Order: sequence, then structure tokens, then C-alpha cells
Amino acid sequence: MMAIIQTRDFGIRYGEKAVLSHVNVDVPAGRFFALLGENGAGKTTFIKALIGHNQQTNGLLTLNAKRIGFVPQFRDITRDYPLSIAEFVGLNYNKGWRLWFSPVEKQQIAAALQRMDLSDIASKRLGLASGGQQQRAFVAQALVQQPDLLILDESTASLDHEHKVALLQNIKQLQKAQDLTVLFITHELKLVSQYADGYLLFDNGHVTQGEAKDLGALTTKMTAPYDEDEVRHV
Ligand SMILES: Nc1ncnc2c1ncn2[C@@H]1O[C@H](COP(=O)(O)OP(=O)(O)OP(=O)(O)O)[C@@H](O)[C@H]1O
Repeated sequence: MMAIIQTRDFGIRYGEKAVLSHVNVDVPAGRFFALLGENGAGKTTFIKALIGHNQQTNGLLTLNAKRIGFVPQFRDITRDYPLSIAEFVGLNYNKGWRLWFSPVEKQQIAAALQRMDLSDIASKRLGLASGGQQQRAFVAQALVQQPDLLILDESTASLDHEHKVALLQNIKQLQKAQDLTVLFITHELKLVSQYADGYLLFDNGHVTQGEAKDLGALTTKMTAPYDEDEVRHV
């Protein structure tokens, strides 16, 4: 199977400080991967390298994605935020010099809304939507340009349990139906282990790749002293 992300002896540093070194991963296309690790372990740094931010890297990084969709950590939307959900979802569309959407673009926005279950509330003001609806709108925005790699940074962290599960089910369904590769950064190991096909564990400058069947053992090891709800999210 083709790897959508492949690294060989790959490293990233900030000045003198090596954040990651000797990273060897092969993420197959069309799978759901959890990106795990303590705060500061280098998950965001790795993602930044994938989306092409200038960094000091060495070794080999091969990326076979045509388009990457990125859902950053939850941003607070105030109640007076003026855009509707549909307008927000189309916000980052690269229209060049045009101010309006072409029929194809409109159709793609409608499809993204539909995929995230937002069609019925497309004209609702985003500021008045619930946290779960807002989070789905962020994902829909990332889906509009039909990425083949979707990266989500702690997208479940701010949601209650019911909405966490709903979002993960939604993403899982997308991954399967659209043959999308999903990288899901999370601290919620137990939750994501039901959806992930594999994981990348960031630890102490190194990255370990594992399969879904290993997630159970990892969960026990990493969450043993705490209940999941007690793990603090920063
Ligand atoms: N621009 C930067 N310059 C220097 N050091 C940085 C920079 N960005 C991050 N670092 C350092 O690199 C390390 C990895 O940070 P990174 O944000 O990638 O971790 P993370 O795993 O994403 O953490 P979190 O779970 O908190 O988001 C940390 O020690 C951080 O302090």
C-alpha cells in the first residue's frame, strides 16, 4: 500500500535544540492515525513540517498528499461573530480576484456542510451555534477544498463526551467513504482507540509507529494512574 507520509531518518530542530530525530514512519493512505504524546513532545512541530512551514529539517520526508486540510485547535467564536455557518465554511476558499463563488465552489461548500451534518443550520450565525456545531463547522471549512489528508489538532478537547463521540464517528465515516487519510492529534487515548487504525507516539524526541491492536496496551500503560476525564488538557 502506498504511504501518504514517509520519513527516513528525519529530524527537526529549533536552533540548537533537536525536537525530533531519527524518525522513520510510513503512514498508509486512507487510514485514521492518532498522534499521541505528552505536551511539548513535538506533534505540532511534525505537523508544521508536513504543511510546509519553514523549519530546520534533516533526513527525508516524502509527502504524497495532493491537498492537506488542517483543523487547528478550537478557537473561541464570540456570540457576535457575524458570519453564518455556510459563509464561515467558504471563508478560506481561494477565489483569486473574484468576490463570488462559482457554481462548482458553491456545490463543494454544500457538500462539505452536508458531510458534517450542517445543511439544516447552514444559515445560522456561527456565534450562536453550539460548541459541537462550531467544531463541525471548522472541520467542514477544512473539507471544502477536498483534501486527501486531513489533520485535526485536539478537535475533541473542548467538547462534552457525547459530542466527542459524534465528531469522531463523523470523521471516521468520512475517512472510509472518501478514502481520506486522517491524522488526529489527541490526548484522549481511550476515546480515539475505538476509531484509529494506527498511531504515532511522540516521546522524548522519537516517534514510534503502531497499529490499532497495540492501542489497548498503550492505553493501559499511559492512563493507568488516571481516569481519562481527570487527564488535564492544556
Ligand atoms: N518556534 C519554536 N522555537 C523554539 N522552540 C519551539 C518552537 N515551537 C515549539 N518549540 C519547542 O519544541 C518542542 C515541541 O513542541 P510542540 O509544540 O511541537 O509539541 P506538541 O507535542 O505539539 O505539544 P502540545 O501537545 O502541547 O501541543 C517543545 O519543547 C517546544 O517548546
